[in-house]
Amino acid sequence: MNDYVVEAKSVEKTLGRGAGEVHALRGVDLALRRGELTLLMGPSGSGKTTLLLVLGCMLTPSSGSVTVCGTPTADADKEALARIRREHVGFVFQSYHLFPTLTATQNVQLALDIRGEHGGRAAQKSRDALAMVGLEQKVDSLPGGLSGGEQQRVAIARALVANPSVVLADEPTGALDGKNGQSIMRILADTAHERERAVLVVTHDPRVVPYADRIVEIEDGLIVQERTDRPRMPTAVPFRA
Ligand SMILES: Nc1ncnc2c1ncn2[C@@H]1O[C@H](COP(=O)(O)OP(=O)(O)OP(=O)(O)O)[C@@H](O)[C@H]1O
Repeated sequence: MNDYVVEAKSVEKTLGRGAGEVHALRGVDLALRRGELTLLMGPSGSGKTTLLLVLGCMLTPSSGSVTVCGTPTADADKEALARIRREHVGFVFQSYHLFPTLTATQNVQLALDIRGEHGGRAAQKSRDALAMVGLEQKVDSLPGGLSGGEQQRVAIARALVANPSVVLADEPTGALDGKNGQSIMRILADTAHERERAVLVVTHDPRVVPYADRIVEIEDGLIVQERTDRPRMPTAVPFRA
């Protein structure tokens, strides 16, 4: 038994067909550990999103293997992959992906609905998840009444409410100003360190580097560097609204 929540070995992924075929990943080895926030950085088109989607079982590798919480995904059919995602993976995207006509609580609760959890207990869990990201005053707000940073916190609450072992975030600060971006990174770092999850953040944003335990750099579908040295994390970024 190791500490790895997600382990990718020799992963290759080809996208597109014929003249448009692209070797987006060309033999990637990467393991994500519990309690660690990993940043995945690299130039545009280097394969970051593709790798995140492969690690989260949204895309199947063309070759190589991905193991999630000890379960190899190679022989999993669509349904089995969906089950692995439901049981183990939380996703956060740059554009939040919230439903505009649902309240913050209802948006979070969707993540429980798809897992068969309904009713008052699910609503309470959703409000608790929103409180965890400092949004206890906004549980009944619609996305349109929330700032970008608050909407991203709703998206994080939705990713965390079902207690996933791994959180995969694609440019989660990309649409936010510096202060909101920092409070999002603080929440993701707490998710790794205090709630003992494996967290992977894809980013271009050098301001998030201080939150990382590990920085992995990808270029042209290959991991070219891994670093664990980092400057000190900024202190006292307000967690609550
Ligand atoms: N559906 C697709 N069909 C064909 N090629 C694709 C497809 N999706 C992505 N690609 C190509 O695969 C390569 C990797 O794309 P990917 O989105 O993973 O890069 P990225 O590092 O996340 O880029 P960015 O930082 O711009 O978001 C790029 O060359 C991209 O053009």
